[in-house]
Amino acid sequence: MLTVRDLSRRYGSFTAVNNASLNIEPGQIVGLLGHNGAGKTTIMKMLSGYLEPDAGEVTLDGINLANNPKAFQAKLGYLPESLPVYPDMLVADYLDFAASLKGLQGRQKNQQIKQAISATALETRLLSSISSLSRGYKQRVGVAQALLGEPRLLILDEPTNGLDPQQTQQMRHLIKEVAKRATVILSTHIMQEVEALCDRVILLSKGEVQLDKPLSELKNSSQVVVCCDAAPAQLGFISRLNGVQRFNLVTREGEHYKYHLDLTPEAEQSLVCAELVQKLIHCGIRVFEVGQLNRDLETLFSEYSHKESSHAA
Ligand SMILES: Nc1ncnc2c1ncn2[C@@H]1O[C@H](COP(=O)(O)OP(=O)(O)OP(=O)(O)O)[C@@H](O)[C@H]1O
Repeated sequence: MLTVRDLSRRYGSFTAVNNASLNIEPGQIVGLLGHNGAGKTTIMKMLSGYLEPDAGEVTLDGINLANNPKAFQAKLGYLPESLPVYPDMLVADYLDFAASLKGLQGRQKNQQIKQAISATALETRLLSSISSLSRGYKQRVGVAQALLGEPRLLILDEPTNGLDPQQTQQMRHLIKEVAKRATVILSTHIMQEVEALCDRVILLSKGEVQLDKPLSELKNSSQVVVCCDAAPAQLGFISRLNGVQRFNLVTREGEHYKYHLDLTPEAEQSLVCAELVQKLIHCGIRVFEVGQLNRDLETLFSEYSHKESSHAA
């Protein structure tokens, strides 16, 4: 279990992360999302002990990062945003070095290195220097070193960055495997990645946690779409229906008026739809479509971003 309490970090007078708190259970894959500069990398660096917070506390399975960094980092795998920095080293030597840094020795060390090589399919590049590798292979080396020591917490800063579609699939499969025994936090800008991998989504904005929800809940829209042949002036009764917060006309094509209804959090969507249809028909209005509004993640995030900028204005 990872517990983060009131984590903050400033660069000079600029606050990059402000009072971030979260609890993450083992086995969860958590997507850390946000615009460029939202604070994702800063948070990940603090969670991995590479950057000291100005305030706040991080514990993993009860081990406090500030009080016991060695024990904490022994349980951690971290793929930083920038890739391994030892360009002249051979891949095999680099992994051996990284395993020693994690305190692995003897047979256990060899076994861990073998497992990491096999998980990231690096067998054919072991005797290549890191500088000669393609971006995708460098990324695999970064992931391989993160896997050493069977981490309880794996932090991956944009793990599929630079990978081709096949490697991306392999990486996603690998992350799911690791999550069977560890907590995984990954940052990404790719919404398909979130859909394919994450159980939970944390959206950062200007260094603050803006949203923290299970993906299923996030996608479970509390909006209804209705298309009928009535203009807004005829539909005043909709906003008085139980469970409806507001409704907006979104498009009109001829006699097809399309509306979105925002429901209250406790509203039962099917009951609202049933009452709505009954009322519309009772008023002699023709109904072309009624149902849940399905939005993809891209749309959801642009909506949240829009909310952010309208709050800021
Ligand atoms: N070393 C630093 N000195 C000063 N400002 C910094 C430093 N590192 C990051 N920042 C600033 O802190 C903010 C958060 O940066 P961070 O790299 O954490 O964002 P991010 O969400 O990871 O962005 P991206 O998606 O572009 O990688 C940005 O405004 C950035 O310019």
